[in-house]
Amino acid sequence: MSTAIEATGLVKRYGRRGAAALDDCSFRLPTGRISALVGPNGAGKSTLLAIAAGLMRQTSGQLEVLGGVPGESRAKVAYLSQDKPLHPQLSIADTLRLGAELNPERWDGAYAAKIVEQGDLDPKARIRSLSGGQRTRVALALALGKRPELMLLDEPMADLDPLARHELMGTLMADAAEHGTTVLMSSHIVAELADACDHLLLLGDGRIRLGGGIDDLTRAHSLVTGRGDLTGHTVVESRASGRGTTALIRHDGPLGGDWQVQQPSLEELLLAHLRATDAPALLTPGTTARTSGSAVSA
Ligand SMILES: Nc1ncnc2c1ncn2[C@@H]1O[C@H](COP(=O)(O)OP(=O)(O)OP(=O)(O)O)[C@@H](O)[C@H]1O
Repeated sequence: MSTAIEATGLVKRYGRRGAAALDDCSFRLPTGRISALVGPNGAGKSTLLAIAAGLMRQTSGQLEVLGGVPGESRAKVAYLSQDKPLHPQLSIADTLRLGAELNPERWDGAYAAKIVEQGDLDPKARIRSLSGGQRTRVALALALGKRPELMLLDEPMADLDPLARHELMGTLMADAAEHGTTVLMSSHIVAELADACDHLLLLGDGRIRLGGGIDDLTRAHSLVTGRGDLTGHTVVESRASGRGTTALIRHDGPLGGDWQVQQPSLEELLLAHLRATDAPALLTPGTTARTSGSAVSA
């Protein structure tokens, strides 16, 4: 399977003495995945997306996007930043016309217009008169109208109402399924991610903590409740409960003792890893970066 994004030892510091916003990140995101980029506030998600979009350079390490340096394939990449910058003076129709002019080879005007129409927006309305959620819809119409191969979305749904979120996520997923678009999308809304995404990148303190297919990652963990010795297994998080101990583990061989075992949900997996900040990282096969020097350097 080909690679959409590959990071090798990626480091980003803001300022000479700043702490690392990204600290030795190495991972591979295969093409065609809809990947959730998750992590606590300040984990480095926006920084990673901005570097991948070619808007910021890393301090050291390598990042390859669609087989080249970030920014090289800008025509095939759509990036939606958290603040979704649009020209306030322009009308929606003018904004979409600008999208057509900036993307002459790829622009799908009918598709962009349909996304706007679904939000009952008047194409003549000026951007400055729109609500935050309505602006998000126009920004997503611009991004999707470009028919990108890779979408980098920084909390795209944060200010949408539940219906609009559901509808636009559906549009995004259908588009990705039909065209094989790769999506890397940051969000704090786990329910939204569980429905839409098939892949996960969990960042904590600038480091990759989990990477891989969501099914593979949940299958690699067990939520166990009971009594017994967990020595020899990787215990991500453990706490006393009414029935002994409840722990999220990665088991290595059979469990000794009396345990009830179940596969964790995505939410249980994420919450445990977010709380247990020093749990060992896990990248599933296919999502580890190549260690050879073939990645494109910064
Ligand atoms: N322009 C900047 N100058 C200095 N430090 C910055 C800058 N942008 C981000 N940082 C720092 O880099 C770290 C990572 O920030 P980033 O915005 O990438 O995190 P995030 O995971 O997107 O957070 P959130 O979930 O709150 O959006 C934080 O410690 C932040 O303070």
